[in-house]
Order: sequence, then structure tokens, then C-alpha cells
Amino acid sequence: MSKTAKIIYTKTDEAPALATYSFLPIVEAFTKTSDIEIEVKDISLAHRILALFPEYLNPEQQVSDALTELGELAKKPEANIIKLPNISASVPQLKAAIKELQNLGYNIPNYPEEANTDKEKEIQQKYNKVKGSAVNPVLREGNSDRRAPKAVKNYAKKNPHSMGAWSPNSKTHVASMNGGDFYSNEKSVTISKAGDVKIVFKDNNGNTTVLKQKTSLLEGEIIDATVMNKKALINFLEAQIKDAKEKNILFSLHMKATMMKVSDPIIFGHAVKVFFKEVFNKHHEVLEKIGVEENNGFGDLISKIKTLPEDLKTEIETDIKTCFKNGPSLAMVNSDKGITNLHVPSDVIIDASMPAMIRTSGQMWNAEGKLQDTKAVIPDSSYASIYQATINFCKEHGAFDPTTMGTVPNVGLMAQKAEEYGSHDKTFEITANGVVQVIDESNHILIEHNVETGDIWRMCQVKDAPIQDWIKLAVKRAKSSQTPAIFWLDENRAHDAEIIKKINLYLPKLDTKGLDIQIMSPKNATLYTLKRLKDGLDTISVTGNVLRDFLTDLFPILELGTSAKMLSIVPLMNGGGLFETGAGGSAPKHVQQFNEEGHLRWDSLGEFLALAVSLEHLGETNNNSKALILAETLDDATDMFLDNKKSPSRKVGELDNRGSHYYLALYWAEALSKQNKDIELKDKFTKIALALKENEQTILNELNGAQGKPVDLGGYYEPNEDLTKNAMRPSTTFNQIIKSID
Ligand SMILES: NC(=O)C1=CN([C@@H]2O[C@H](COP(=O)(O)OP(=O)(O)OC[C@H]3O[C@@H](n4cnc5c(N)ncnc54)[C@H](OP(=O)(O)O)[C@@H]3O)[C@@H](O)[C@H]2O)C=CC1
Ligand SMILES: O=C(O)CCC(=O)C(=O)O
Ligand SMILES: [Mg+2]
Repeated sequence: MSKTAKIIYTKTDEAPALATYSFLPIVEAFTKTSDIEIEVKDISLAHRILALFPEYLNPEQQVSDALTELGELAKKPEANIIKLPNISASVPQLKAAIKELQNLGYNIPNYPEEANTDKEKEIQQKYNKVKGSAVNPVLREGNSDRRAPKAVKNYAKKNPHSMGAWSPNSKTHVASMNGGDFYSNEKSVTISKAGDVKIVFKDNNGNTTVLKQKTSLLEGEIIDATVMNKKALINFLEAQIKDAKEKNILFSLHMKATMMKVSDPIIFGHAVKVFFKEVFNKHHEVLEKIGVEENNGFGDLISKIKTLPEDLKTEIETDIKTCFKNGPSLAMVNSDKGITNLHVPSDVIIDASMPAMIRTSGQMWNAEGKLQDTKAVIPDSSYASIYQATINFCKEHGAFDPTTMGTVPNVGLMAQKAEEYGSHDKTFEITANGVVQVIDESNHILIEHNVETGDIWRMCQVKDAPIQDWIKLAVKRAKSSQTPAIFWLDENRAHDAEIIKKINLYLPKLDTKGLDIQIMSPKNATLYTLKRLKDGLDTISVTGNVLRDFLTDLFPILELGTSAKMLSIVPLMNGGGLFETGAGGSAPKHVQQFNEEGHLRWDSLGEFLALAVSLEHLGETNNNSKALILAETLDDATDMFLDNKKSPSRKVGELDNRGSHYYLALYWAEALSKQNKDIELKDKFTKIALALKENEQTILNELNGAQGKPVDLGGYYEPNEDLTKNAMRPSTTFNQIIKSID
């Protein structure tokens, strides 16, 4: 008999966290039959915040730093982690979470927007640790393998989701800078000898400031640095606002303010300031006094002016209305509630928002709740060409047809904080005109940029071992699926040129006989891949970290309707496995619907797929045959689940997330009862399958009966444990059957 092995199941935020209250008890009950321990680690935003401040909390309120523990575990061979999507918090979300925790009696400090004292600086630094993409880079100690499993792809072909038609006359387009951006200013070097570098800023008056004292680099590591020029950015934004107005199309800004948590909120803030230029110019002093932070969005402006005397507030509101009147219409996040594209930096996140637009005829919602052509503003041009190429393709050929299109799996470079993931502590908003230099221990200047006040300078790094691992993974996937693989790299980009050198060095050392492996610029790779995709052919995209993120939403959303149905594996470099559930996020809109009408439309298919591969990994690494049977039967159950269309519906009163879990449990138990490899499991689950089937109607009545009314969970970031448990497990009959599994 194998010894008990452990799977870590992460507790996160929003919709996936709610789904966990229903699904996890099923997982625990099924796996405890087979020497498998499920350990829950809470890495929700709320718990990550609490873990920062033990000294502010009573002993019974203190929580362990689960994320750091998991980050350590991810480097060990025994790691087997199921990772659900979590909130990568923008500052407005962070502040809301802090307030909620304070109201619950946790005496944590406020987020100091401006840190003046040492104490405030210390607190701000701590909070910065949980801001933005603070979880994924810590756990992703391996590269990314994301693809649509065959069963899911076949299901989508047989049951296509809706696709908005494309008109060749669509005015929708992408707008990016022609110069002065990160793309055009990038410089890159490969380090020939391990050592430390220092980043310094020398202003034009001869003053030197050390921006970062020490960054340790390994031999063969690639570093790159670049700068976004503030003046060029502002000119660009002004021109785009004017052009959107003239063309009578929506203005919509698409950023990744969560993943690029330092640079992108600043760029977002410039867009807010330019759009509401008259307000910010005229009321500069007042807005400064009440602490309006444009980087936190237009929402910050409208909430903070509420504190002003009535007449001043009205004057500013009138000036805001004039900006709306004179400017182009803004794309809306929620037209019913008047939430615009510029309200909060985390409401429109490029990876999901651009594909959603492309799926919807290239249109977004306007303030009247109608769809309209859009100018998608993506200031930096490094990766924007892929969306323009896709839009052009749709204009020429019409929308893709999910019943016939091929698939685009991705192999993404991200291990050990590769590329932009590791840029956070090396991104700076420049305070004066001068020069930024990266200097090695022998005082050689490796990279140098002339900069001006307000420019955003950043440096990234990627180590040699992750690059080698990524190339191997690409070859492995190309071989096992017999699919062409394209490296999406732009030889004219400094960083990509260094990566291409490594590919040319390492690829010939691998067995690539019979494989079709090519390198193309992102734009050409898009055109090549889209053509094949339309013709029903598959093509693996092998990309850096940002394109990994973009493409693993773009293609799944076009092919499957959502990225939630992706198999998302991170083979950890030290032998463990990180199994992510889908390629999407935590679906805040789903929580809103659940709160309002008691229906959770979150689809847990990603969790089912991740659990199956996690069990398979556990079975193989621990010699646990029962785990392998659980994995196989879970895959069978998922096939049944898809065939019988038991995914959650979008509509209240119909099957939701909880009901979908009942069917998964039923099909899993049935599959276990049908297999003959393990009689103990067969006997155990035959009883359970029968009980679940016999009680189908009662269970569905109990589950669906819980819908149709508002649900109070007692909190958003830290929902009340009992209230959530009761809300997510409303069928006593189902709960008792699950409990009876021994
Ligand atoms: N791996 C991770 O940890 C990731 C975390 N995030 C975080 O998630 C949050 C939300 O990001 P956002 O950009 O809105 O992207 P999401 O993927 O969360 O949401 C976009 C839309 O995708 C659909 N969707 C996503 N997951 C599911 C699912 N399981 N079942 C059904 N539909 C689904 C929903 O469409 P509909 O509303 O039409 O039902 C949803 O509104 C942010 O805080 C972001 O930082 C984002 C990506 C990855
Ligand atoms: O880490 C994040 O903030 C989001 C990551 C993401 O969107 C992805 O991995 O697809
Ligand atoms: Mg993503």
C-alpha cells in the first residue's frame, strides 16, 4: 500500500472560492478512500493581507503565510498543488478588502496612499507584497502548458457558443504608439558571468540616486530594460481621444494593471488625466488636497469629491459632464450602473477583455447599453499587433466558426519570475530628466537610457534554466501531439533577439526529427496561426510570459467560449506539479449575480480537469494505483458531464454551479462502480452511485429551491464561513450521501 500523499487545494477569492465550498467536500470524500490527503491553503486576498500583520492581530486572528509556504513547496519534488484563480488586487480592491477586514474586527492599518513617515513606508511596502499579481509568480516555478483537452474541444465543436458576426466595414481597431514606448526603447544583454548589478539614476544636475542596489544575475541570464516616454504617451492618448470622437467610436483602454502592477496603473492614470484633462487642470489644487489618485481610476475622483462642499462638488461634476460631452463615448463595464472603462484599473484586463470584444463583433457596450465599434487603446506596441492582426482577419473572413476551427495550445515561458513577471521591483517612475543605467560589479554600464520626468523605466530578467526548460517543453508538446510549434518572437526586439540566440543554441541539441518548429514575429505568427485555425488545423504557440497570458484567453475564448475550460499545467522545474484550474480569472460578475439572485454560473470544469491531472501525477509519483483509478474515472465523469450538458446555466432557476457538482459526483461514482481494477473502490462507490441516482430529483429540488433570492454571505473578500457553507451546500440529501463515503 502506498503511503498517504498530499494534494494542496488552494482557497482563493470570488466565484472560485464560492465554488470550492461546494466542490471541496466532494473531492475530500472521494479521495480519502485512496490514501490521499487534501490540505487546504488559504491564499485569498483577505488572508494574504492578514498574514502581513500578525503584530496588529489577536493570537486567534493571526493566520499563517500560506503563500510563502506554498512558494517553498513549489520548489520541492513532492509538490502537488491545485491552484484556483485568485484576485490580483488593484489598489481600489486592496482598500476595499482592508476596510472589510477592519469592519470584521481585524485591527490592521489603512493602506497609506502617500507614505511620508518611516512607519507609513513600512506599511505600504508590506501591502505592496499583496498588490497585483502577487500569487502566480510565486507559485509558477515552472513553465506553462495550456491546452483544450480533446473532450472539451469536441464538445465545443458539437455545441458551439455564440459568435458575433463581423462586418468588413467595422471601424474597430487597435491603437498603439509609434515610438517612445517600451517596444521601441528596449535594450537587452545576456550576462556572461554571474554577479550583481545595480540600477542608478543620474539627473542632469549631477545627482545620483540608487534605484535598486542589488539584483543578482546568473551566467546566461538575459536582462532587458526599456522606458515609456511620458510626453509621447500623453500625445498619443490625446490623439486617440480626438480620433475616437471624430470616428464616432468608443474609446476603450486595455491594460494589465494587475500583472504589470507598477507600470500599467501609471499608464492608466495618464489616460484618466488626459480624458478628464479640463477637470484635472482646473481643479488641480483641490483634487490634490483631497488625495485624488488618478492611477486608481475615475472612480477615485468621483468618490473623493463627495467629501467636498456642495457647491464645489457640483462645479466639478459639471466639468466632468463637459468632458463626457466633448470627448468620445467611453466603453462601459456596466452601463446600467454607469461604470466606465476608466473607473477602476482592474475592471478591464486586456487578456480577457480583448477576446471578449473580438467575440462580440469587435464591439463593446456604450452608455446606452448598446454595442458599438471601438478603438481599443493599447499604448505599448510590444504585443498589440496580435490583436490588430486578429481584427483584420475577422474583418476579411468573418467570425471564426467554433464547429470547424482548429486549436492553439500554448507553451509559455514564465518560470522563476521570467520577463515582465519579475519587473515589479525594477520599475520606476522617473522624477527628473537624466539617465538610468544598469551597472555591473566592474562598473561597466550594461544598459543605459536617457529619461525625462514622469517616464516609466523598467527592467526584466529571465534565467537560462527556465529558457532551456521552456524549449524542451515546446518540443515535448510538439512531439506528443504531432503539431507544428511556432515561437512567437520578434527578431527586431532586443529581448526577443537574445531569446532567439538561445533557441538556436539549444534546439539543435534536442531530438526534433519530423517536427515543424519555426520562429515568427508575433504579427506573422498570428496570421499564420489564424489561417490554419480557420482551416481546422492546430498550431502550438510557444511564447514569452505576456503572450502566454494573452493567447491563453484569446484562443480559448474564440474556440470554447471561455478560458475556464482549459487544461492548465505547470510542470514545476524541480519535479512537482502545479495544476491550475482553467486559464481565466475569478469572475467577479458571477459573485454579483449570486448575491442578487442566488444563482452561481461559475463553471468548475477547470477544477475537474486540474484535479484529474493532479491525481494522475500523485498516482505516478507515489505508486498509488487507487489515485490513478480516481483520475481515470474522473476524466470519464467529465466526459459524461459534457455529453449530458450538465454545465451551469447562466439563468436563475436552472442548474447552477452546485447542481453541476452533484452531476459530477454522480458520474464519478458511477464510473468508479463500473471499473474492475479495484474492487474495494468499486464496492464503495456502487452504493454511493445508487444513492445519488435514486435521490436525483430530491437533490435537484433542494439545490434549485435555494435559488431566486438574494444571498447574504456576510462579506465579499472574507465571506462568513457558516453563511457561505450553508449557501453553497443547500441540499441535505446530497450532503448526507457525500458524508457517508468512508
Ligand atoms: N490565474 C489567476 O489567478 C488569474 C486571476 N485573474 C484575476 O481574476 C479577476 C477577474 O479577471 P477578469 O479579467 O475579469 O477575467 P475573468 O476570467 O475572471 O472573467 C471574465 C469572464 O470570463 C468568464 N469566466 C471566467 N471564468 C469562468 C468560469 N469558471 N465559468 C464561467 N465563466 C467564466 C465570465 O464570463 P461571463 O460573465 O460572461 O459569465 C467572466 O465574466 C481579476 O482580479 C484578475 O486579476 C485573472 C486571470 C487569471
Ligand atoms: O497573475 C495574474 O494576475 C493573472 C494571470 C493570468 O491572467 C494568467 O495566468 O492567465
Ligand atoms: Mg490570463
